Amino acid sequence: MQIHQQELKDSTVIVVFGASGDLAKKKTFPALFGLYRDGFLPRDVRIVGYARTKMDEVEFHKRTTSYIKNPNNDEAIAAKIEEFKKISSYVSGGYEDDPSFENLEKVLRKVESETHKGRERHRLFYLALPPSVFLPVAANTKKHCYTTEGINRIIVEKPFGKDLDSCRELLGSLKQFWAEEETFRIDHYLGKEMVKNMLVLRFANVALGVAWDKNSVSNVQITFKEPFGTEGRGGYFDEFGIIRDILQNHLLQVLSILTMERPVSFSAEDIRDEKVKVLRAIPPIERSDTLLGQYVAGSGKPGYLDDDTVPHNSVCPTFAATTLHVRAAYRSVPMLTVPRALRLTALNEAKVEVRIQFKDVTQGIFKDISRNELVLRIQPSEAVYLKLNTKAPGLYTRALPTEMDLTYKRRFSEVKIPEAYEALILDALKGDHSNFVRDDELDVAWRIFTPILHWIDGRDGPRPKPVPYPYGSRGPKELDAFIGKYGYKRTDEGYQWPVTNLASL
Ligand SMILES: NC(=O)C1=CN([C@@H]2O[C@H](COP(=O)(O)OP(=O)(O)OC[C@H]3O[C@@H](n4cnc5c(N)ncnc54)[C@H](OP(=O)(O)O)[C@@H]3O)[C@@H](O)[C@H]2O)C=CC1
Ligand SMILES: O=C1O[C@H](COP(=O)(O)O)[C@@H](O)[C@H](O)[C@H]1O
Repeated sequence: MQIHQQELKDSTVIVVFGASGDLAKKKTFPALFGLYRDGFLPRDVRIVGYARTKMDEVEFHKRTTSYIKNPNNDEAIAAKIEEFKKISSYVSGGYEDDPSFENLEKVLRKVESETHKGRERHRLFYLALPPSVFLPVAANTKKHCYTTEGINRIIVEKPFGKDLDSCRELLGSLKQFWAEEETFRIDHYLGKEMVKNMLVLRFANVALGVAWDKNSVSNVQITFKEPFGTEGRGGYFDEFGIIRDILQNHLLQVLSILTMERPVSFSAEDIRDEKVKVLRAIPPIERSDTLLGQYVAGSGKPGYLDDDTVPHNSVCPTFAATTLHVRAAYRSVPMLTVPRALRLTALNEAKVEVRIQFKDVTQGIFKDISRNELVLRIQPSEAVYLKLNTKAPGLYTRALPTEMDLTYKRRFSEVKIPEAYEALILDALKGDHSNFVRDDELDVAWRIFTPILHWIDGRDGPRPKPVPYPYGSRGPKELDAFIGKYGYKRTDEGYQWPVTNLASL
């Protein structure tokens, strides 16, 4: 087995940079705990948090365990949390200076000499940091903390640049220090259960596979909705914007898995080769295929421009609907899909789903009936449901829209669905790159989005003005007409489709 595919089964230190931050608190440490609790972390693992903030270990443990769920005060979980605290420690230091990293190296050696005596010593570095410090931390880690006694890996969070050129520059600089096989670029959507299910649904089911092409599919929508606004996070949001935050990475990853050809095998490189191929078949997004919106006050909540952290005249979109045309001419059965990828803030619900709408039945007595739709609900509450027509029970023959419903909470009620970050950290420990983003995937992803981003940034002339939509609404009133342009037909308004809010299940 090659070294970069080796599973780190013991003697590993996991270093979390940015340990004082939001991601570390909400996702990284809870995921590490979940893996620890279920016995998936390496034997004798040690976790070292690192950031500039000065705090003692009590404060550090308070932060890192504050998002770990134990709603019923289960004693076994409480005991595991105490154990988890004992294997985690904190070091404070800068991101740019040599002495801070020399000190970190000393701490790591001490931890290793206490726990990993006489064995190989592996290190996994997790950069839960803003992009402004990715490079110095990657460089200093390599210079001062790269072990020669085992395997080194580095996990990096998005955003990987702001456009094609800055991404190439960042990737090129990181490559000076870290080899591709040591680098794990996280897009946490690739760790979500339903996203991982897409390859299985597509390629392990003849019944679905045969209809997955341009002859049967009319259009595909990938939807991301959040029911809250920027609420104080406007500084960050206004700089990166909605497309860089969600569409260019998370939703494009979903799209590539949805439209790629069958890979030769489930190996990381075979999967990623196919993703790159299909992304290369997507031309840069046209301005005319874009609908931009910005929320205004509604439902008793302030508008985007009322947020003190947002510039008063900002035209940053908080809503974006874009259409990508997949021109897969290299395939024997080309697939032309028209996905609408959109991210909406301050809307009426939280939901991420893929909706594949099939074409009309064009002949015979049923030609005016509802279209089939296959919906993959990524969150909340994973589900796959197929909207189809059936004979209305009774003495008459009439087609009635209904659904075949695979709601995970009903069908797999005994199974714990892993958190995306749990799945991804475990993959990194195993050396499995399948669910991480390769450098050439990023390049082609930025090529698709850079022209409209430059337009939105005002690089080519005046910035486009987003259309308004009220906080808590479905989005701009122009949305239905926009979707309609690409063939989407809303079917049977009177029919009650499965509800999204399944909290009661
Ligand atoms: N939060 C989330 O839900 C998600 C975040 N991400 C990505 O993860 C990374 C970290 O995100 P998040 O935790 O939210 O970020 P934070 O803003 O919370 O930053 C993390 C830590 O980095 C340090 N830091 C913050 N700003 C700077 C700065 N300008 N210069 C140097 N150090 C700084 C701070 O630690 P200290 O001052 O103590 O050193 C902070 O606690 C980002 O790349 C983000 O895009 C990805 C998906 C989701
Ligand atoms: O990367 C990001 O994702 C989150 C949404 O992630 P989810 O797992 O809750 O769907 C988003 O809120 C954040 O702005 C963005 O940076």
